[in-house]
Order: sequence, then C-alpha cells, then structure tokens
Amino acid sequence: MFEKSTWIKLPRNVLVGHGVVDDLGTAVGELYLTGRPLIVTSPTPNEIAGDRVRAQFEDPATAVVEDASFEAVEQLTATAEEVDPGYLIALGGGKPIDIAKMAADHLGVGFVSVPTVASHDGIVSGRSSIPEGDTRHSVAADPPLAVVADTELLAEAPWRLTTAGCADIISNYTAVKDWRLARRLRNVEYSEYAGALSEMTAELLVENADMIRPGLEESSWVVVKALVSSGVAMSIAGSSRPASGAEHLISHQLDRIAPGKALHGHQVGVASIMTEYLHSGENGEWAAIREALGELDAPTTAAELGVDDEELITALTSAHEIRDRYTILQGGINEEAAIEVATATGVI
Ligand SMILES: NC(=O)C1=CN([C@@H]2O[C@H](COP(=O)(O)OP(=O)(O)OC[C@H]3O[C@@H](n4cnc5c(N)ncnc54)[C@H](OP(=O)(O)O)[C@@H]3O)[C@@H](O)[C@H]2O)C=CC1
Ligand SMILES: O=C(CO)COP(=O)(O)O
Ligand SMILES: [Zn+2]
Repeated sequence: MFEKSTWIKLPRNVLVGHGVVDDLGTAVGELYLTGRPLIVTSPTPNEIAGDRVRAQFEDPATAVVEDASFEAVEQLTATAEEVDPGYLIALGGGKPIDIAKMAADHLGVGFVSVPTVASHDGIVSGRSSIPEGDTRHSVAADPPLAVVADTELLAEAPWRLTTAGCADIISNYTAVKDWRLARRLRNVEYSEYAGALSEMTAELLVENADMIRPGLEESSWVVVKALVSSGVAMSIAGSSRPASGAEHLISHQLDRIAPGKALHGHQVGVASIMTEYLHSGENGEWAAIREALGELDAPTTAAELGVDDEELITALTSAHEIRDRYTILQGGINEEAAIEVATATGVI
C-alpha cells in the first residue's frame, strides 16, 4: 500500500568537460531562467574563474563569501534582496556552494553549481552542511538546477581536495551498510535504487582508481561523475542516507573535537575503514577499503589525518550521540572496543 508521494529533485543539466566553464551562459540559457545572476564565490575561485563567468552574463552581481556559517547565509540573503537576482551561480568549493544553496532556498530562487574542486558530494547534492559553534547542521535544500564542472579547472585544483572527494565516495560502501541495517532493525525507509546506485558509484570509482592521478583531466572526469551520481542517489532517497552513515557521524564529531585538522572526505574515509570492521569483523572488507583509499593517496590513519589518537577515540565513542540516525554505532562503542577497532585496522 503506497501512502506517500515521492518527490525526486534532480539537476536538469549536468555539463562536465574541458573548458565548459565558458559554456555556463549557454547552460543557464537552456534553463529559461530570467533576471540577473548573483555569483556567489570565495576568494580563490573568484580569482581563478570569476571573470570568465562574469563575461558571459549581462549585468552580473558578485558576492564573495569568506566562511561557511549561518551569518554568511544571512548576509548573502540580505545582499540578494538588494540585488534582486533571478538566480544564483555558486562558483567554488563546498563553502560558497553550501552558502548559495541555503540562500537560494530562503530566497525562493534556483542556483547553478560550478564546482572548482571535487572535494565532496555536497557540490551536487540537496544538502548544506553548516557549522555553528561546536555543532554542524546538515540542512536540506533544493539541489542545483544545473552543474557545470570544468575538468581543466578541477585538474588544476589541489590534489588533496580531489582525494577527499574520492574518499567521500568510497565511504558510500559503509553508509549503505548502515542504511540496510537500519531497515532491518528499525524498519527505516530504504530505497533499493538509491542504495544500489550509491554502492555502484563507489565500485566504479575503485575500479578506475589507477586512472585517478594528480593533474590528469580524466581523473577529474571520473571523480566528478561519481560525485554527481552520489548526489543523485541522495536525491532519489530524499535524504543523505545513501552517502552518510556512521563514518559520517565520526567525521562530524572530529569536526567538533579537532576542527580544521582534516578534510571532510579524508575523515569519512578513515572512519569507513573502522565502521566496515565493525560491520563485518576482521575478515570483512575493511582492508580493501583501506587499500583503495591508499591507492588514491587518501589518508588511512589518524596520524595522516593530523588527528591525535585520543581525539579519534573520543570521536568514535561519542559519534552516536550527535544525530538520530540508526547505524552500527547505535548505543555507542566503549573506549576499550574503540581502541581495539582502531588498532586492529591500523588507524592508530
Ligand atoms: N553539503 C554537504 O553535503 C557537505 C558540505 N561540506 C562543507 O563544505 C565545505 C568544505 O568543502 P571544500 O570544498 O573543502 O571547501 P572550500 O570551498 O573552502 O574549498 C577548499 C579550499 O580550496 C580553495 N579552492 C577552491 N577552488 C580552488 C581551485 N580551483 N584551486 C585552488 N584552490 C581552490 C578554497 O579557496 P578559498 O579559501 O579562497 O575559498 C579553499 O581554500 C565546508 O564548509 C563543509 O562544511 C562538507 C561536506 C559535505
Ligand atoms: O557528506 C554528506 C554525504 O557525503 C552529507 O552527509 P550529512 O547528511 O551527514 O551531512
Ligand atoms: Zn560526505
């Protein structure tokens, strides 16, 4: 018996390729948007591609955001009320894209995502992740109307940001395991399509790992397609479940306990090695996850994250407290067991 309707919101156009930042105007034209654009960016992407973007529009306005915060969303909303844009263009990494995503939602306008780094799947998803004090809010918003990902720009971005994007995708393996566990034990709503797409995305990325090397445009292509696919899985699910399980809870805790030490993708990758061990034991797939991360130059230990062993153990033992999301960590893991899993997997 179907009691609910399903509303799947997806980007309408996804343009990936060499130099496509110069086709942004055409891609926007295809969306039949009206009014002037407000370009939301941060200093480095503005420097790298701001002029190329502005050159394609009549009378564009630009807002440069320095940090990801609710104040930044408010400030941007106030700027937008003065500018009266027809739509927003988010140019940059997760910071300007998250801010634009939330502001677009508040303003009731659409936005187009132009990622200049492939650092995590938030660049295409319908979720913003905004820090506030020592907590992090994962807020639902509409996904971009279009994604224009220039593989030339992405290939020139710092390699560690790309490896973080890869690790965010690899963490889909354990996110889906947590989601299935929650279905079995708590009867949470589960989508076979979203779960399968998310897993397949991680598998394809790992299969193509030898193609993913610094400075190679083909690498950016593979990674950005995986990020789009992961974003689509979240859109189908109507939640971040296909791409965010216990490994994300641990990473969110690390953001509180050891802020600014490591990138989101790198944290979820290392956490994924441990949650896989918790799911499947010593003969499970945790070593394969560790190997795949290592092959992609992503960290596999607390030390490589720049995080103290104690900080990692505290994040593990407290991760279950931060969100009402059933995972393998439901009810918590005690310190002794946390040290055991972190040691057995070589994370500490
Ligand atoms: N929505 C979601 O699901 C998720 C959102 N997030 C959020 O995303 C943010 C982190 O994402 P991230 O992408 O790392 O954030 P940033 O937007 O901060 O980008 C990372 C760094 O790369 C710089 N940069 C951007 N493009 C280029 C380029 N082409 N070449 C060289 N440098 C470049 C930025 O410069 P500058 O400092 O000038 O901006 C910044 O220093 C956080 O705010 C986090 O909360 C994280 C995970 C998931
Ligand atoms: O990072 C995400 C998926 O990769 C989003 O997850 P959250 O919903 O936990 O913020
Ligand atoms: Zn993530």
